[in-house]
Amino acid sequence: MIGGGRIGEALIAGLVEAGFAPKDLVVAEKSPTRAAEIAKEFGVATRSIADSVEGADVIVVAVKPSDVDAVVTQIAAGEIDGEQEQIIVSLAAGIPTSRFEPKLPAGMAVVRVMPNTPMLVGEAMSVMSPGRHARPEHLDVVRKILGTVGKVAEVPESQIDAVTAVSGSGPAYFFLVAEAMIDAAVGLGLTRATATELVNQTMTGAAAMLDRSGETPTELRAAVTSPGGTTAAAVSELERNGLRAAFLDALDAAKKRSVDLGRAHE
Ligand SMILES: NC(=O)C1=CN([C@@H]2O[C@H](COP(=O)(O)OP(=O)(O)OC[C@H]3O[C@@H](n4cnc5c(N)ncnc54)[C@H](O)[C@@H]3O)[C@@H](O)[C@H]2O)C=CC1
Ligand SMILES: O=C(O)[C@@H]1CCC=N1
Repeated sequence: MIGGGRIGEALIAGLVEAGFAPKDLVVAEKSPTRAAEIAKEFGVATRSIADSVEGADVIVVAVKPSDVDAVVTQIAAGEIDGEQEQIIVSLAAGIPTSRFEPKLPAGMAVVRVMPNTPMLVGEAMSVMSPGRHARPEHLDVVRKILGTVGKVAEVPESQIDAVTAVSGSGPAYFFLVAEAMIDAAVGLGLTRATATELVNQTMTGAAAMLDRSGETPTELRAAVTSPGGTTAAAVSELERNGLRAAFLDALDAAKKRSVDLGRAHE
């Protein structure tokens, strides 16, 4: 694992929680303080990039998009070998697999993945796209690893910027809605503690219904909305204030930003 920041930590935490042996995980993290925190928390070894990549089955790149090029150069300078079937998994938003491939040994498999932070609790939505040398058996390995920390889907790389806007950034939209509901509840006179408890459990319960009821969001919403009732009054205000348009614009902006991140760091 190269980069032990928020998403790197989430994957390590998820893998350890899922029963991966810490001795099979090695982290290369630039910040010594951060490296020490990760080593202490999860009992994993921390090494330089060169030492981490040698003999690794899977090399996960979990640094910011702007740091990817420097990291790939360091990986390429290490003891890696396309014939060992080592797999590079990039979690970096926006960076295409074609930016990795020319710098690596010929034929080395690169898989681009967009995960999300619910990985921390084993509920990730991870979406993978194969680079030009990634074969089904490489994808099976990546699917197996990511499958220990949540659900895994596959799309062609042409769709992964859209995926980034939906499931990669998606948890933040959800938390923002929770924050907004809590603030509104405080505005109605509830204490912040009560408001937070009510909103958190409402979100948790609603998410469980999405997961388990087999019904669509539209059906579930209809079941809460009594004719002429309170929900209809609230939903009509959300629509009047442009909730749908806001999401259209927001996801479009996230997708464009993902494309731009790839271009900005060329
Ligand atoms: N945070 C999220 O929800 C998601 C993030 N991502 C992607 O994951 C990547 C990492 O994001 P975050 O974890 O949020 O960022 P972060 O800034 O928390 O973590 C990046 C880590 O990489 C380390 N680093 C930088 N250069 C390094 C180098 N040369 N060698 C070793 N370590 C190095 C930094 O010290 C830092 O700890 C980004 O590319 C982002 O697009 C993808 C999906 C979701
Ligand atoms: O905000 C970002 O750029 C990253 C990618 C998806 C979620 N976090």
